[in-house]
Order: sequence, then structure tokens, then C-alpha cells
Amino acid sequence: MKELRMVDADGHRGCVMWLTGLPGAGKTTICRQTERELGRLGIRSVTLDGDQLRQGLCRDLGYSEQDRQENLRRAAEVAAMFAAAGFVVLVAMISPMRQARDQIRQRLQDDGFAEIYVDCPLALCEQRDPKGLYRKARSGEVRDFTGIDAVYEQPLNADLTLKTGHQSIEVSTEEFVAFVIRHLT
Ligand SMILES: Nc1ncnc2c1ncn2[C@@H]1O[C@H](COP(=O)(O)OS(=O)(=O)O)[C@@H](OP(=O)(O)O)[C@H]1O
Ligand SMILES: Nc1ncnc2c1ncn2[C@@H]1O[C@H](COP(=O)(O)OP(=O)(O)O)[C@@H](O)[C@H]1O
Repeated sequence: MKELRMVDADGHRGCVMWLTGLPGAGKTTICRQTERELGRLGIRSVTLDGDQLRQGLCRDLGYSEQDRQENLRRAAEVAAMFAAAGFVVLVAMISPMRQARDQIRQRLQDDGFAEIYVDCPLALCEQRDPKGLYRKARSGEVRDFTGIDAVYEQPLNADLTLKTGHQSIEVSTEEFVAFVIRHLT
């Protein structure tokens, strides 16, 4: 039964790769690169990015713990639909709370779920600051910012950890693509 849910009518296997990590850790970058690599291998994938979902499906939500939980719940439901259609779903969302991640794991247990910890030290994420949000969080312009004045609980049982603080984007992507392929076979 488990197997059937993850395979679409044409035999494509679906799964959900849930990337969690601090802002600036590299979740989006790795998902986009991985999408490209999987495409080259003829594997259909789609990225659900927190930033993008928050512009539409989740635009009524903010960054309180409750809103983040609802944000993640919605993303998990969308991910399940894509996985059932045979897609490799790459989710790039901070997902800061352990309990919320455990609930997602339970919800997606029949959808080929794996939790990927995109592990980069806070100091380096802040140095990268790709969207300038750490700077705004330090100046008080942005509040409840993960890593500064909102908590990030590191995963204790991730299925894969990508050390993006010490690796190039290419090496992280290669490691991740290899994991996805092992997970599918
Ligand atoms: N207060 C606060 N805290 C954290 N993040 C903030 C905040 N305000 C805006 N942003 C931007 O929103 C992106 C995070 O959205 P997510 O949906 O992934 O967050 S969560 O999983 O619901 O915690 C996050 O994107 P990434 O940097 O790609 O992680 C930020 O760009
Ligand atoms: N090994 C790596 N993996 C991913 N990103 C990296 C890596 N090394 C450096 N970076 C850089 O870090 C930044 C990560 O930003 P982004 O992907 O938006 O993070 P997130 O989605 O986690 O907020 C990018 O500017 C990217 O070029």
C-alpha cells in the first residue's frame, strides 16, 4: 500500500524531501540546483519554497509560532499531493520547531518523507545575509527573526545533514542528489 501511494499512473515515484535550516543556510539554492540535476536525469521534481508560498497560499500568515505551524501544515498538504502525483517534492522552509517537524514526518510517513538538515553556523548565515534580513533583525526593523530573536531547534534525527558552511554548493548538491536517488530506489 505504502509503495502504491508513491507511484503515479506512469510509474513515477514520488517523495518529499523536507529541508530545514536557518535563513541563509542554503535551502533554496540547493533545491534549485537539485531540481536542475534531477531534470537532467529525467526525474520530475518541484520546489516548495517558504518565501514563495508566503506570497500566495500563506500570505495571511506571519512569523508567530502558531502561524509558522499553520504555514508548514499547508505546505505539507501540498507536498503530499505532488508526491502522490509522482513528483520528488523539495521543500525549502525554515521549519524551526522540532515538534512541528515531527508532526510533518507523521503526516507524510506514507509519502516517502525525509528530513534534511541544511546545517550552517548562524554566524556564517548572518555574514551571507542574502536578503539583508539579518541586518534588519539586528536593527529591530524585522522582529521574530529566526536565529536572532526567534528560536531554531536543530534536528536530532535528520535523515541527511548537509554541511553547507564547509562545502561548496556543487558538493552539497551532489550529496543531496545521490541521497534522493538512493531514497527512490
Ligand atoms: N521573522 C522572520 N523569521 C524568519 N524568516 C523571515 C522572517 N521575516 C521574513 N522572513 C523570510 O521568510 C522566509 C521564511 O519563511 P518560511 O515559510 O520558510 O518560515 S517558517 O518555516 O514558517 O518558519 C525566510 O526565507 P529563507 O531565508 O529562504 O529561509 C525569510 O526570507
Ligand atoms: N554549500 C552551499 N550550499 C548552499 N548555499 C551556499 C553554499 N555555500 C554558499 N552558499 C550561499 O549561501 C546563500 C544561501 O541562500 P539561500 O539559498 O537563499 O538560503 P535559505 O533558502 O536557506 O534562506 C546563497 O547566497 C548561496 O550562494
